[in-house]
Amino acid sequence: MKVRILTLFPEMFNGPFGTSILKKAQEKELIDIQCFNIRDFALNKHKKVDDYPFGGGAGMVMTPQPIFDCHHHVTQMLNLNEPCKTIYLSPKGSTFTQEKAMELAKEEQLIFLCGHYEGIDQRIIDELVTDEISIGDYVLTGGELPAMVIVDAITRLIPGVLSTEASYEDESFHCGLLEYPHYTRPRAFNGLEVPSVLLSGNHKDIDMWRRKQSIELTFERRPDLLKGLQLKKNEAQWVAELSKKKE
Ligand SMILES: c1cc(-c2cnc[nH]2)ccn1
Repeated sequence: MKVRILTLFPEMFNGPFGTSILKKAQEKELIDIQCFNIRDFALNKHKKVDDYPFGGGAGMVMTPQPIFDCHHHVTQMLNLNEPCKTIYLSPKGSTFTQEKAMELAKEEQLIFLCGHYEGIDQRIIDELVTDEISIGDYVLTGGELPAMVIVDAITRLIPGVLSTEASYEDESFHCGLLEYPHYTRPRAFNGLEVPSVLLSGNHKDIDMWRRKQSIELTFERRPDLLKGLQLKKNEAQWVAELSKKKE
């Protein structure tokens, strides 16, 4: 997968993309991430990339020309037959989910457009943006951190990125439930023991315990996720018992 990030602050990405799993994924050529500094495409003498909003109001708006030309440069280099999916990170966008991550992970290439200040000229959104995505109902200083979050969530889904053991199958939101609790050595820590079922070696019991933990955790914290799920008879019984307890 090719990821192209249009930003005023490419240096912000050095940490997350230069470390651990995302770094290894690039070294294994499972993903090719390149950042482009929108400011490099400003045609005015002072490389100004923002201006006062028409109609007045607080803050500055990113001007269209540098973004448009940066996007054009990137799409030319990608040399595609059809327009590239271009994601604008915005609190106004559709909320990012694991399902959306799985959908985006299938794309051959993605362009991320990171706004700053009060945002970007609407004509860029109307002409170039295919998807507006939010990572939550809060306002940040720009689209860079959301872009990192989304690239992280997508990259780990690319086959070969996670080691075979670290499958994402059991993860929160993958099977539609919140993930069960994890324990590792030592067996006793500060007098706190690991649940005995996990030491039993009985994988049928362990799987059952983990599934029950996931359902109980999801019932307590995200009952909305349970609504859309097909539960087995015994699992539906667990939920009924939890509901009774709650009454
Ligand atoms: C995506 C983008 C943003 C954001 C972009 N610029 C200011 N906030 C917030 C949440 N999710």
